[in-house]
Amino acid sequence: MSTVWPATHERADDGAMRLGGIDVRDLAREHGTPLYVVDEDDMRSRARSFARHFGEAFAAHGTTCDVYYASKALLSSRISAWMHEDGVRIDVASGGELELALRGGMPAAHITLHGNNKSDAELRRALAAGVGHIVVDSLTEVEVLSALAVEAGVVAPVLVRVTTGVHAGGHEYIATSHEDQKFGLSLASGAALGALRAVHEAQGLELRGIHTHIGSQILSIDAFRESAERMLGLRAAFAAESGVEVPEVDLGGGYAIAYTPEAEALDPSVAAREIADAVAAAVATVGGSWPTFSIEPGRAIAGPAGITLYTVGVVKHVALEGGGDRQYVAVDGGMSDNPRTIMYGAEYAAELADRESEAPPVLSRVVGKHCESGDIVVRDVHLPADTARGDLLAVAATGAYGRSMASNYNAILRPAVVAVRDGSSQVLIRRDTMEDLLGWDVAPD
Ligand SMILES: Cc1ncc(COP(=O)(O)O)c(C=O)c1O
Ligand SMILES: N[C@@H](CCCC[NH3+])C(=O)O
Repeated sequence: MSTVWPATHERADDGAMRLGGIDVRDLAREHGTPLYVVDEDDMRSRARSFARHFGEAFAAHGTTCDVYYASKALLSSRISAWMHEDGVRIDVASGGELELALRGGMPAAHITLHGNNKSDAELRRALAAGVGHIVVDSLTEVEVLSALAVEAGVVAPVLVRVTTGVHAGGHEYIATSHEDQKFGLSLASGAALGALRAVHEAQGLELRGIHTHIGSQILSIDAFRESAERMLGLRAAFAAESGVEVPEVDLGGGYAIAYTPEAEALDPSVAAREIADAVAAAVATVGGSWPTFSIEPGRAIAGPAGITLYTVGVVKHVALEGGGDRQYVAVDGGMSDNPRTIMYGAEYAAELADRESEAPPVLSRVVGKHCESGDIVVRDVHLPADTARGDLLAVAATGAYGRSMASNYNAILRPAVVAVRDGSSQVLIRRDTMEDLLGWDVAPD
């Protein structure tokens, strides 16, 4: 069984859940619900653990492995500052993420910019800021970036995004290295090699290396091994024709976390050692010099460190066709703060948070308050039969891709994100207000 709750999760004597030394009832009173709560020590120790384990495992082979936090999982300027303090860099996938990372004091040289369709403005801003890497995703982008770099009088450090063809990850929408999708340049078709040539020859671009990201929620080390081998093969093929061994290889993110107690997580210390050993074997087979490496975990840093706290509203019992019934527990949020259940069929664990109950656990479904029957937060979970209006409910492992994918569907206000640590809480992202909502609207004259 995996632990799905953040490291400082505990139950007080009266049964209430506590996180970061704070009673969740106090968090709900002070900040309102729904509320994303991040266990700061947990998130930061996960970041440091990736940096240490991957650093040490690759150092054992005489090279380096930098860790970039995939900020699409959850970003605020303070999180950027945490990552910098903890020795982790950041990858961003838009101009907005870039601004937040910079605002938190992440050195531009420690930022990688991704995206399959970056705008000229985003590329110009990245060049002006002096980001450490821009990952080109198409030949069009090679041309555009080259022109913009020449215009700005700078040299852009470039990685080429490669589609290795390794199938990994869960849902189709989170797998990213099969051929038939929008990201990257295909290794199999020769497009990746062509892009390496194009970058190498382009003015204003410095070819630093190759990048791949094979998907998310990956448990199989074999998938990472296979992708590393294919990437090193591509590097060798380019070296054979050009005489240039690109110095850097970025293997992307995708380290699985456990969303439910039955699920497994990938242990970073095991992953680090096994991936480093696999890379060593591949370098030995292919020959040539060692590149430096980087990885980009997102979910594995933020996900398990966060929970969502909801207030229960309506509880209904609905008869099931085959007999029995299901308890529907409607909470004050839903698909607007967690679209992952409806998008990917994601599974979650949930518990009553304001108290523990002696009542028997019954088959339940946690639903939101949106006008949508698919508005499900937790499809199947056992909750006490006395779950009632006013109770607090906590959903585990929502630190990643919750707030960052939240929407204002049904003109709902997106919840705040607060960090808890040593008995105090700090707002990282404030809750939307009705003034925000009315402010976005252009009222009739
Ligand atoms: C390029 C890139 N790097 C890193 C990540 C992070 O993935 P995960 O959160 O699964 O580690 C993603 C998102 O899937 C990505 O697209
Ligand atoms: N947002 C996705 C993962 C990101 C995929 C990006 N390549 C999730 O919640 O699982």
